[in-house]
Amino acid sequence: MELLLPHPSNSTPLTVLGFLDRAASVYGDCPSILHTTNTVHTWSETHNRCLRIASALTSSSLGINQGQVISVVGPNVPSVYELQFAVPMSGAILNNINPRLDAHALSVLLRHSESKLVFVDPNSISVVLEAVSFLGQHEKPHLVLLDDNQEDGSSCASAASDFLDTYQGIMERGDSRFRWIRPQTEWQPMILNYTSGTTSSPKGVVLSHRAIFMLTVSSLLDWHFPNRPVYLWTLPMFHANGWGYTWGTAAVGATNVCTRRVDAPTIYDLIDKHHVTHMCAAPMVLNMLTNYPSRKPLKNPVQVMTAGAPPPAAIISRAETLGFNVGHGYGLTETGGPVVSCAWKAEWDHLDPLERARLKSRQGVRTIGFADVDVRDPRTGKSVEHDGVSVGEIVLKGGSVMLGYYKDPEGTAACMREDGWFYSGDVGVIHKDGYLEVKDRSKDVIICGGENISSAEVETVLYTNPVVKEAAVVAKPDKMWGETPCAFVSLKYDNNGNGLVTEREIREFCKTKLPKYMVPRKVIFQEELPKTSTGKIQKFLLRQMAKSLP
Ligand SMILES: Nc1ncnc2c1ncn2[C@@H]1O[C@H](COP(=O)(O)OP(=O)(O)OP(=O)(O)O)[C@@H](O)[C@H]1O
Repeated sequence: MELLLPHPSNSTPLTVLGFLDRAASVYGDCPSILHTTNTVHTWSETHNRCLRIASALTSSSLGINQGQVISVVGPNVPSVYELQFAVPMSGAILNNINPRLDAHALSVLLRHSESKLVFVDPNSISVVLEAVSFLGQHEKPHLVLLDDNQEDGSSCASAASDFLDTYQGIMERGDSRFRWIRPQTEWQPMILNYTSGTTSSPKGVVLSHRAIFMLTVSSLLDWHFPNRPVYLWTLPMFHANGWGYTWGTAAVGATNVCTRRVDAPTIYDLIDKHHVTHMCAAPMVLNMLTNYPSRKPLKNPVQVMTAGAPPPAAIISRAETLGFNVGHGYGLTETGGPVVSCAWKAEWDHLDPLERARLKSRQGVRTIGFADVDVRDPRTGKSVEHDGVSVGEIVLKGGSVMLGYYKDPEGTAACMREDGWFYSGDVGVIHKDGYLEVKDRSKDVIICGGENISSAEVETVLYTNPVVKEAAVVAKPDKMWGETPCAFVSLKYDNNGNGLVTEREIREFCKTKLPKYMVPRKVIFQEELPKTSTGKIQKFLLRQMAKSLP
């Protein structure tokens, strides 16, 4: 048997880009993209349009070489969806950038990524132009204006001189007979994603064609994604490529419902209007939906995948009461998206709703295509007991782990260690049934008088208080205890606009549900907690505030 070696017939590099050719054959006449501006495309049109853009990118007039980075600054609009295919189909590396970054942060990413071309949404023109002006002596990228609202390409004439062309202009130059550029090996880089910057400056994560393929196929299987679902884009495509569903929806011929606005009335309206069946949403978006005063139970159940931050059981339970069927995944930009998920067991169906939500708030087990997950004691390096209480660092290994951080060999070596594991920087436990539960990010653990307090555990309790809208718990320096837990809370208001609870009542509430040392010593009320645009609470800001409290 040892003479049987790989052969070209069984070694085509894995890539998700081929999903689009197949979608054009199988689902050619079915809707691919709907947009609130009434744009409607079919899968054969989307295929055609992506090939035209990809071919134009390789033309001498744009001068993009294979392996160069092309950035996209825009919200969830049809052109941004198309670019998820078109850019890598041209052989370039796709870099989605959060349109809510300020000009300084944006210029740092453009310089670091050495982006050659930037696609810019009209709402981001001024911030991108300012960011480019900060590049100084550095080579400046060409700019192309996205024009989803004006398909005739006449948009934003005033900014025309700063732009090489419009998206529609490039489309017209392209050739739909273009043969897209297949990677020579599946290890070739396809994506450059910057992390959310929740704990430090964003890091440039490079993912190969293989990693994206493994992540996407695993996610489709894991969520039992059916053929031709109606998928609502509530999760930003720039956040780890919408956890792989940018390409996953092509695999199953889904209808992608795109929207710029992600607020509760828009989401409920689109669910109703387009008979949405699936969506992904960070826990904060789920929280917003469950707190919307005009919420009504859904007419038909909607499958919602939540990830990106710990979803408190109380939020899961409220969402399920409204008719959302919540799935829960865990992962990082460095793993391409969720690689662990709370695989549901039929025998849990009959438990009471709160117990179901508690089980579902655990992160779970590795997805089908991922190799392994473990929790290691940082002192001994050994796996912790599967007892639900022994805490350690979560380590991961599998095909969707990144190639490494761009231009950062030390950062890469620090998390992709010689023992063959990727170290996540998160702490967790493994329960008796083998299910992982994330307890905290290691940077967020509060050490009070030598006891480790999981901020997520205290937050989970705070969210069970019916008047709490949002909660985050951070360490406050303390002379006697080292650190003590300090809670930041935003409240739901009564009809007269009054918060319905006092600091003492919140502390008393926690005392009934937590050991004394975990009860927040201080509770600060805020109208809104500071968040990243991926919906994560910026605890480093809260820590600074807690530090400056008397
Ligand atoms: N289901 C989940 N439960 C708990 N935490 C989660 C879950 N999913 C993701 N996370 C958290 O999100 C982190 C990954 O987030 P992401 O890659 O977007 O960047 P970030 O960590 O927020 O930003 P940065 O690394 O720049 O600080 C994980 O390490 C984990 O702390």
